[in-house]
Amino acid sequence: MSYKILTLSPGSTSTKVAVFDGTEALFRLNVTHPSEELAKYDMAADQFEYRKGTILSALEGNGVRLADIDAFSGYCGAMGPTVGGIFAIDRKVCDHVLDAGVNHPAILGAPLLYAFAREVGRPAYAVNQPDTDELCDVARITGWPGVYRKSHVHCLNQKECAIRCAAELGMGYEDGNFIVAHVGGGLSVACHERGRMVDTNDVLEGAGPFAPNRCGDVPAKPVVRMAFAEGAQRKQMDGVVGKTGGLVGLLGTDDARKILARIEQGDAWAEVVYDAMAYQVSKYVAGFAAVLKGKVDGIVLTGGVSHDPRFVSYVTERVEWIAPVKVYAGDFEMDALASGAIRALDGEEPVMAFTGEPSWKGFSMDGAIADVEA
Ligand SMILES: Nc1ncnc2c1ncn2[C@@H]1O[C@H](COP(=O)(O)OP(=O)(O)O)[C@@H](O)[C@H]1O
Ligand SMILES: CCCC(=O)OP(=O)(O)O
Repeated sequence: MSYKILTLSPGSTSTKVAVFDGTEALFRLNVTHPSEELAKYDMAADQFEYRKGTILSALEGNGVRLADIDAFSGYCGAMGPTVGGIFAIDRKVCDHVLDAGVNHPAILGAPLLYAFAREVGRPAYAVNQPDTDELCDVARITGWPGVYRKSHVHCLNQKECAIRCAAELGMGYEDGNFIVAHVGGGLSVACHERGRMVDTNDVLEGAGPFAPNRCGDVPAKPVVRMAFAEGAQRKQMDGVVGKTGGLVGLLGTDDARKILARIEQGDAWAEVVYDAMAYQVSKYVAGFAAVLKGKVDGIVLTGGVSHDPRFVSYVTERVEWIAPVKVYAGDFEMDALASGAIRALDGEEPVMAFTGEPSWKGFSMDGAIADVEA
């Protein structure tokens, strides 16, 4: 039987929505939200009605009724560390994500899908959610006692692209090592070792290369000084970490296409900033090659910015000595979500109940320092 699946990923700059009939997309939309529009909302949670309207317009515009949908499947942020796989979205998931203190639109994935699913009495699923945690122990340690690295990553697209790269190279995902850079509004570089994402930058907490709308790694001391300066505001500083840093802060937009147009017109500042993002991605990719002891089967560039030949060439020139570089521009989240829902409906993959219990709660060995955030 062929199911109709609605898939959803609320990103920082866009809402991706698609409806599938089996694995064939009936339509796919990537609605870009102007940053001036999103700036009207203080908190990501406040965008619920706005994003819901976007999705309902997409359905109406494509002649699909909610009642036609057999299952809802989405990218659901703020669930906390869990194993990978499929979770049923219920009230507990929604309460948890809205209460998690995360200010990213991905927190709306579960509440939006749950609202739609309840309206028509169908199931909703969270597939390979972005807090999926497969980190190895050494990747978690920082030099700041009590601060640990966490896994917030474009898990769904990261894994889907690594699986596609493995297939292109004639091997299984679990049989190879891959480094994937997803460069969208946020930016994750992850190290996939034989089917597990053993290391990644944390895309929400200010780590890794800077992104179109995030600051990434920064030297700690200037930030401490700023945080204690007169008039410093937590909200403004949090914003630079997750929303207004990176290209937005440096160039006033997170739209790489607009920046490329400025570079074309001779804007030298735009050029050095944009190239710096590619430079930092290259450094992360090469760093993960060391983690994998040089045994890298493939490097993948994906996400919206990987449509840009300038970005792709810059990174490729610096990392292709490590392994072949494959470019899967855009993302494959929608296909991965639809396939996950179909596996769930057919009983081919178990659907887990979300307990709210984190799969990583800190180190338990003698002398280990507790996580300040636990
Ligand atoms: N053809 C393109 N060339 C260059 N950049 C692009 C292109 N298409 C999209 N982008 C850039 O990709 C980024 C958004 O990527 P996307 O993966 O859609 O992000 P998100 O899911 O975080 O909203 C933006 O900076 C956008 O300008
Ligand atoms: C892991 C959180 C998802 C995320 O950062 O997505 P965007 O890059 O679309 O903002």
